[in-house]
Amino acid sequence: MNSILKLVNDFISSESTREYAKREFNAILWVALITITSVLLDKVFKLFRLWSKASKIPGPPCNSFFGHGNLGSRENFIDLLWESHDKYGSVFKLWLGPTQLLVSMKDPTLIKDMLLKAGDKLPCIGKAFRLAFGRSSLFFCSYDQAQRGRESLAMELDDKLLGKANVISKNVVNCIMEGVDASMSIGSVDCKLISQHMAFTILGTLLFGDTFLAWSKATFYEELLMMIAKDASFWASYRFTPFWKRGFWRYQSLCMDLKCLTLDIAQQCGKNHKLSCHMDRNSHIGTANDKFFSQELGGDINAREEPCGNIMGLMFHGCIATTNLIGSILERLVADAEIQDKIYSEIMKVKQGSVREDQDVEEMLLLLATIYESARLLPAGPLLQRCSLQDDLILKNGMLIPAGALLVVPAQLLQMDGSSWGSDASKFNPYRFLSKAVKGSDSVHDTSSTDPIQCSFVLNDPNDNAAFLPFGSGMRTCVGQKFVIRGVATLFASLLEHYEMLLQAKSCSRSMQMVCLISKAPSSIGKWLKINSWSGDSLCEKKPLKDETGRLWCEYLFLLLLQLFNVFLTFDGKASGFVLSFVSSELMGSPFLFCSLATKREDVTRL
Ligand code: HEM
Repeated sequence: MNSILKLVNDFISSESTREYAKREFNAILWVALITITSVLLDKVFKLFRLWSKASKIPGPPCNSFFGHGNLGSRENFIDLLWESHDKYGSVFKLWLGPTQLLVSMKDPTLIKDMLLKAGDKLPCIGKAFRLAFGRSSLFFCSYDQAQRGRESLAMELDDKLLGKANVISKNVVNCIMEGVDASMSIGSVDCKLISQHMAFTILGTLLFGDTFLAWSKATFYEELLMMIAKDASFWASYRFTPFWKRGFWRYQSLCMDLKCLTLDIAQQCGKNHKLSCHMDRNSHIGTANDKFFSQELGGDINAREEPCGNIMGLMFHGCIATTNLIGSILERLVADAEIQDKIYSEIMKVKQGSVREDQDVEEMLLLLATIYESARLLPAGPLLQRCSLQDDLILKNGMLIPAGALLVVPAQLLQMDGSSWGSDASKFNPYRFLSKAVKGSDSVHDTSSTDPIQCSFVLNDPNDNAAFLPFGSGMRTCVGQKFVIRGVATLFASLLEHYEMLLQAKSCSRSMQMVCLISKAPSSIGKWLKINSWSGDSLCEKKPLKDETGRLWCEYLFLLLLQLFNVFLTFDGKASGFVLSFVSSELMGSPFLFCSLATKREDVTRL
């Protein structure tokens, strides 16, 4: 044993071994140095390539290395984009930072082209969903990863649309109408809450079937989902998940509660489905017999995905966006009694001529046109965003957009732009989506000849106008568009059949708008429901404001260091840097826009 140890000792202390170790160490250092240098050179090369490709896109000159710092406040950022288009043309660029290029587009045909070619979303959008609901395939930033989930959901929804005229069952309509009646007995209800409740019931029954209507925890689920929705983008706006923040862990515990509740309703849904299969082999009440939903609810999904992650994501996006749409329709109808009357006549006419018990919404063209028009004027998602993470994009006009650039479309302004919608672009006119049924006639704009009882119309496809983008377009277009239009139409057909909506006297300001629903049932004439229009009140408690300047400074310095690290070491030409990342939240269905680091986090607009 001693002799072995001596041999080893001699070997280590020998000159040649030390020389060998030194050379090995030097070699390792050289390899590390060459690797780091080549990585850095690659980054620098990509940076120059990005700068040189972007130089061909028109835009304001950028004197600062950190991009256009003075972009104005959040509120007028969209106006700033719009005005810059007048100066620089239909496509222009802005540098948000040395590695972050924003390209804004205004020309509808170029936009359609871009939306067809750019299939990816900013990683931030996927992150908001992942933080709240865990890994899921829908709403993923890269198109390749989202494609499978999108296709299977689209197939399920198409099946539902083909199967029945009414995508939401009579039970759902009855349940919502009961809710409206109950509110009438109390006397007053918030417009936002009633729209939210309607949207929630439609989405809940789409995903969980009629079991959802009898679920005792539905109200709590609704509140929890809205609380999570309110802060989702805020937490996702951190480049590095803020594990050090107590608020983040509170948010995570809410998300955990939501997951437990989702699993609870999913289990009940599964049990009821088995029961209904025993009782009625042909039953098609909802979800669990559909492949997409059964995979989700039954846990038969990719092991890396969160059980029910897609379901929660759909509830989240679908509820918020549908709430906005319903609220927008309510507001338009209240403001335009004439259209409301005409829709009522149309509903009654269709009802009289039909033998069916449910609403034949396909025949209610003015109602459908009203929904399209309300969606056009919907103040949701001011920016539609896309990017192409891997490949450069070449637009129809030959312009090259480098990979990783953040592509934005100021959709809200485009949808009210006179050059695409005519001189009455900012007015509510559902007839722009209708044409007279006579061959060769133009779209109808003269409301004197627009009585649906007297004239016959055809409904134009809203997507024929390239500037119609409330549901997006192209590769990542909204999968639920047709479903939501039909579902909301069914709901409004029943609502308008039974109630008239009026603006209550002395409530002129938008924030104080009161709406009366006057029951058309003879026994209850004179009863009305007050609806407080969009009060904007949050369901969440407001956090007390404390003086946290010291802590914020430390956090700021920490993030600044990470940012420098990010810019100089991890630059890869993708729109993932975080000097200033403006992200539209069309998927969250609300008009908020957030940026990280450069604006105070307290300024993030909430739902
Ligand atoms: C009024 C209601 C809704 C509005 C305004 C709306 C709007 C949108 C918009 C603007 C997008 C992004 C499109 C793009 O980038 O081109 C989107 C995506 C999507 N929407 Fe909706 N949506 C609504 C309801 C729904 C519903 C009810 C569902 C499902 C049942 C749904 C499922 C989806 C899905 C799966 C995506 C694609 C996400 C992705 O590929 O990343 N939406 N929606």
